[in-house]
Amino acid sequence: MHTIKINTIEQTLDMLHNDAKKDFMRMGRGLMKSVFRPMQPSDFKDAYLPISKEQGEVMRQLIIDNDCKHIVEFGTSFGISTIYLADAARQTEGDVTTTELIESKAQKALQNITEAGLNNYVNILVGDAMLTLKDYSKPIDFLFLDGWKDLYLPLFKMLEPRFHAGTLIYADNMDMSGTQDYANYVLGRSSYTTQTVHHGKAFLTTSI
Ligand SMILES: C[S@@+](CC[C@H](N)C(=O)[O-])C[C@H]1O[C@@H](n2cnc3c(N)ncnc32)[C@H](O)[C@@H]1O
Repeated sequence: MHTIKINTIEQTLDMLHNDAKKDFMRMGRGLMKSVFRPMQPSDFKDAYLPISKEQGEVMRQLIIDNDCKHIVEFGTSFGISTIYLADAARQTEGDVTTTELIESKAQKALQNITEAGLNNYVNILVGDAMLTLKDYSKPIDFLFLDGWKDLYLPLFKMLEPRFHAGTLIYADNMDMSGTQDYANYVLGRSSYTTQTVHHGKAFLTTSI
């Protein structure tokens, strides 16, 4: 039974990572729309924009090794990263709360997470994460930041009261523009230690 579940999870992930390889076509359409105005999340409603398999595996192991129970994700997309987080939550007997602005993406993510057999571990909140996570009340053990970059810092500050010693915060795409204020904040405070991971692409911050 256990083996069947692991196969289902890995097969679903393989299928989704494969499909995501066609993102360059979907992104091309989105980028064309943003030539004359600022980029919007809806320009990429058909694109996964996912983490890599390596990043997913590292996050999954971090959650298991640190016995994280309450996991929060900013930016579900079609659920690739959520499946890694939920598989970890399955093993720590925890839960994942994930947030997606675009309803059609959240629906597809739920389908994918269900196909992986992990829907019992995931709660998807649809809408702007600044609103949907406003009343999140559990202690946060692991926070994954992967939505629009200008919201990393406001969202982090909003959720900060839910952190405790040992909370892990993994922020992806720290090599992209729009992340400097977040970097300045976490690097400038003695209550956090931060290391760069995945060749500088991401920040792994620990609350101390
Ligand atoms: C980089 S993708 C996430 C990829 C996903 N974590 C993965 O690895 O499979 C970013 C997602 O954040 C969503 N997003 C952007 N702004 C948001 C907001 N204010 N609240 C919730 N989701 C948002 C976008 O619609 C997009 O689907």
